[in-house]
Amino acid sequence: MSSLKKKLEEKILQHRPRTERLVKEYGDVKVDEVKISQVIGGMRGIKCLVTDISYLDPFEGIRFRGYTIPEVLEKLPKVPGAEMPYVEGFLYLLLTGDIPTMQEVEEVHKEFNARKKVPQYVFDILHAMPKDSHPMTMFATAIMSMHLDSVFDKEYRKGIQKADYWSAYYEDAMNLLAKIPEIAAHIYRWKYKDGDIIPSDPDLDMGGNFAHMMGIGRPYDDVARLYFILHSDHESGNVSAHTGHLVASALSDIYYSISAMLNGLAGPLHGLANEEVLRWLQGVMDSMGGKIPTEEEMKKFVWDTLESGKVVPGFGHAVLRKTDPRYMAQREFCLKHLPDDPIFKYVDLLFKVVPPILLEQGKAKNPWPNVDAQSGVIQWHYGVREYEFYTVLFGIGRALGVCSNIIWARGLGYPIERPKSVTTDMLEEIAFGKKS
Ligand SMILES: CC(=O)SCCNC(=O)CCNC(=O)[C@H](O)C(C)(C)COP(=O)(O)OP(=O)(O)OC[C@H]1O[C@@H](n2cnc3c(N)ncnc32)[C@H](O)[C@@H]1OP(=O)(O)O
Ligand SMILES: O=C([O-])CC(=O)C(=O)O
Repeated sequence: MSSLKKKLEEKILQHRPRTERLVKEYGDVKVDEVKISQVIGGMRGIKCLVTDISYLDPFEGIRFRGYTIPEVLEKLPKVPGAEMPYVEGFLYLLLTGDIPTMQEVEEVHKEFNARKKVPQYVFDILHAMPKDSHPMTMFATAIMSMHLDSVFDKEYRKGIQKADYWSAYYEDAMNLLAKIPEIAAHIYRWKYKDGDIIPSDPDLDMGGNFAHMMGIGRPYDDVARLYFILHSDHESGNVSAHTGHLVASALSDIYYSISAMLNGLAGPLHGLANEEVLRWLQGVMDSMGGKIPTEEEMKKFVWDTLESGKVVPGFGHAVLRKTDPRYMAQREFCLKHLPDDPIFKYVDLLFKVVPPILLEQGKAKNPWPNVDAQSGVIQWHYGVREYEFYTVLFGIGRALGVCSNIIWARGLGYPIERPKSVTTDMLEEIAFGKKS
């Protein structure tokens, strides 16, 4: 057993009595009340999920295992010669709650190397798809196809005990995470670079190897590390994390679950917003003939978008009530590495112009930018201008968090998810006693 898996087993066994005690001794204690507006309104704010991997405070933003983004970037072992930490070390933190030593990071790297060969059938499936398929369709399809090799599926058929499910999910998750950077880079080079595929380099870390397979030089390796870490997890209620959790709760294996979560991430109100931001900016730039608009001109574009019934992509949030710290982390990167990039200037202008307009319009509960407003500009700067691809990058990161959550959910024996629905008649009766 790898040292990561051993540590995880210890942590899961230590944690189980806490969960069991809460259910057995305190199962009837109320956590929340549910209002009609929440039943109809996307369950917003209802506390009905549990995870220890990350927590989202509306005003502070995300903490991973209790650490803020600056703390994570500072405390995790760094790749020699780079600014950013190892993604492998970050996964160790998500899974165990502990900051790994350099040796523990190297062991995760070795574990990934041993698992990273992508089966040929995955590439065959990708090559058989229409080349103009959206990269998210390709990515989700490639991942789902690997159900064929699921360890959990085989163990389940053999009659594995419930207490050991997590171990088979761990095997599948590590097999998947080791492969997805190559699958994603393959989709990129196949679709957009005439199929000129760059083979993986086993000496490089996950972020470095991804940059290498994308064919982009430094500091794109650090961009990849930062990007995967920032996008990994956002507590459990967001569409992708919740979908992954829900699907896995039926004991669908990691391949089905991650493919499903990617399908949720591919929606324009969720992960696809990063693609939408660049598409929208492109429209603004085209109509300005490439020149940076004045503040007044930008305001007009924003109002035109709102008046045409569309949302301003990259702004607003279901939980956050201030600027997303993931936005700020990427903004700092931009200020350091690409302060003069014309698209960064556009994004910066939007930061100034959009929140007061959304406040004036008075609909959005949060007028501030989210992670998606700032991520595309960095990709664009380093040459990844095919903005359809951006959500795939988000998906690699999100897979780290969702896999970690699913392994823990099986470790703690969470049951199949099945909330209750009611009819409109029933709600009316609860509200004002009307009988149909
Ligand atoms: C990684 C991520 O998923 S981060 C989010 C990425 N998505 C985007 O950036 C898309 C733009 N933003 C939005 O559509 C929303 O803010 C969401 C989907 C993120 C959150 O949705 P909600 O929790 O329902 O937001 P909220 O309660 O503030 O919505 C109230 C109203 O404001 C509108 N609103 C919210 N944000 C925006 C926005 N950026 N532009 C215009 N209108 C907005 C909503 O559409 C809604 O309008 P309606 O009453 O006519 O339906
Ligand atoms: O938390 C949310 O609802 C959306 C989001 O920012 C994410 O999933 O990263």
